[in-house]
Amino acid sequence: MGWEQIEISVPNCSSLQVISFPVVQLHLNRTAMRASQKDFENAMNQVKLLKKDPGNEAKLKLYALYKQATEGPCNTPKPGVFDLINKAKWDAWNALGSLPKETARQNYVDLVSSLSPSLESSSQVEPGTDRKSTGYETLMVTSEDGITKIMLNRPTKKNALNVEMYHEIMHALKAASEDDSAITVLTGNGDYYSSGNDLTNFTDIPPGGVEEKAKNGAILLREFVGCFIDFPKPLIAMVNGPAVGISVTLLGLFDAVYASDRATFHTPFSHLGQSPEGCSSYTFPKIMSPAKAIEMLVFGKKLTAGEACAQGLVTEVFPDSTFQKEVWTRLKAFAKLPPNAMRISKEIIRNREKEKLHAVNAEECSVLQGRWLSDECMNAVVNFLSRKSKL
Ligand SMILES: CCCCC/C=C/CC(=O)SCCNC(=O)CCNC(=O)[C@H](O)C(C)(C)COP(=O)(O)OP(=O)(O)OC[C@H]1O[C@@H](n2cnc3c(N)ncnc32)[C@H](O)[C@@H]1OP(=O)(O)O
Repeated sequence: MGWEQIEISVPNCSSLQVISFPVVQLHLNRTAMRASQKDFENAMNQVKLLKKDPGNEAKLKLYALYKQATEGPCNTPKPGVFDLINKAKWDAWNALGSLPKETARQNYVDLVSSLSPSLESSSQVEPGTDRKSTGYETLMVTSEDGITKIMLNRPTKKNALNVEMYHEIMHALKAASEDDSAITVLTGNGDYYSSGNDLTNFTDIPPGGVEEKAKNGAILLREFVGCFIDFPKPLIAMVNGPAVGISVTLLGLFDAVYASDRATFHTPFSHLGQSPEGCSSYTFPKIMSPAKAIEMLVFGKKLTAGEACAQGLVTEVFPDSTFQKEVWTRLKAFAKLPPNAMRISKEIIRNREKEKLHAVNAEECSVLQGRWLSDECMNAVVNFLSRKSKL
C-alpha cells in the first residue's frame, strides 16, 4: 500500500480522505514563547477547521507531536511490519525521542499555525464563540434557545461509545453545566440512539496487559457515570432509535426520557458475560420493580418504547414521524422557564440520592472490572468481533 492510499486518522485532526496529496513543506515558525495549554487546545480545534488536507507527512507530524505533548516519549510496543498505518504513526512518534512535552506542545502549535495561515495565532480565536460542534471528533454539540444539545455522532458505528467519545461526553457535560443554557439534551445522529460500549474498546491492549486495560476501563467508567450523577441542570434524553447497553442504563439518571416509537431498549449484559452499570442495578429495580429489572438486566429482554414507557424508564413515546418536531417544541418551552428555579428543584429532588448513586457506581465498576477479565466476557467480545470480521 502506498502512502497516497493511506488514510491516517490523527487524534484531534479531522479525518480527511486521503487520495493523492503533494507532500506539504513544513515551515516551523518557532518563537521564544512557550505555548500554554490553552494555545495547545485552540490549536487542536484549529486543526479541525483546516479546509485543505495537510497531507500525510504533516498529519503524521501532528500525530507524533500530539502524543509527545500529552503522553511523553513513545514507550508502546512497535506495531507489526504489516500494520502499516500504526507502524508509520509509531515511527513518527518514536522519532521525537525524548523531546520535552512543552517543546512538543509548542511545535504542535507552530505547525498548526503554519498549516492554517488564515487562522493565525490561537489568541485570535474569538472568545465566547459558540462551541458549535468544533473541537469534538465523536459528537456534535450545539447551543441555542437555552438548550445545549449533545448529539452522539458516529452513525456508521450506530453511535457506539469508543474511549474518545466517553471523554468527549464528559467534556461536553462539564461545558454544558457551566454554559448559559437552561437544559441539556442527549441524542443520537442517524438511525440509532447508541449501540452502547464500542466492543473494539476491548482490542487495544496496553503494555500492562488485560488487567491494566480492565483497571483503566473501570476508572474511566466510574468517572463517566459520575458526570451524569452530578449533572446540575435538567438532563433530557431524546432516544431517536434503538438503544443498547450503557446508553440504556444511563437513562435511569436522566430527568426525562422522550423516545421515538422506533426506539428499543436492550441490555444484553449476561450474553456478553458482563454485569449492569450506569447505576442501573439500583435505579432500574426502583423504576420498574426488581422482577422487571431482572428481566432486562439479567435475562437481556429487549423492550419496545411502549413497554419501556409502561415500566417508567421512558417518560413519553412519540410517533417517529413527528418525534423531532413535537419534542423540540416541548423542550423549547421548558428552556424558557427560570433556569435557577429548575436547577434548584432538580437539586432538591436528586441530592439525597447522590451519595448512594456514587457508591452504587463504584461497586458496579469494580464488579465489571472483574467481569471484563472473565472467559465469558472475552469469548462474547471475540464472537462479536469475528462475526463482524474485525479479527
Ligand atoms: C470505558 C468502558 C466502559 C464500558 C461500559 C460498558 C458498557 C456495556 C455495554 O454497553 S454492553 C453493549 C455493547 N453493545 C453491543 O453488544 C451491541 C453490538 N452491536 C450489535 O449487536 C449490532 O451492531 C447492532 C444490533 C447494534 C446493529 O446491528 P446492524 O446489523 O443493524 O448493524 P451492524 O452490526 O452492521 O453495525 C454497523 C457498524 O457498526 C458497528 N458497531 C455497532 N455496534 C457496535 C459496538 N457496540 N461496538 C463496536 N462496533 C459496533 C458494526 O461493527 C458495524 O461496523 P462495520 O460497518 O465496520 O462492520
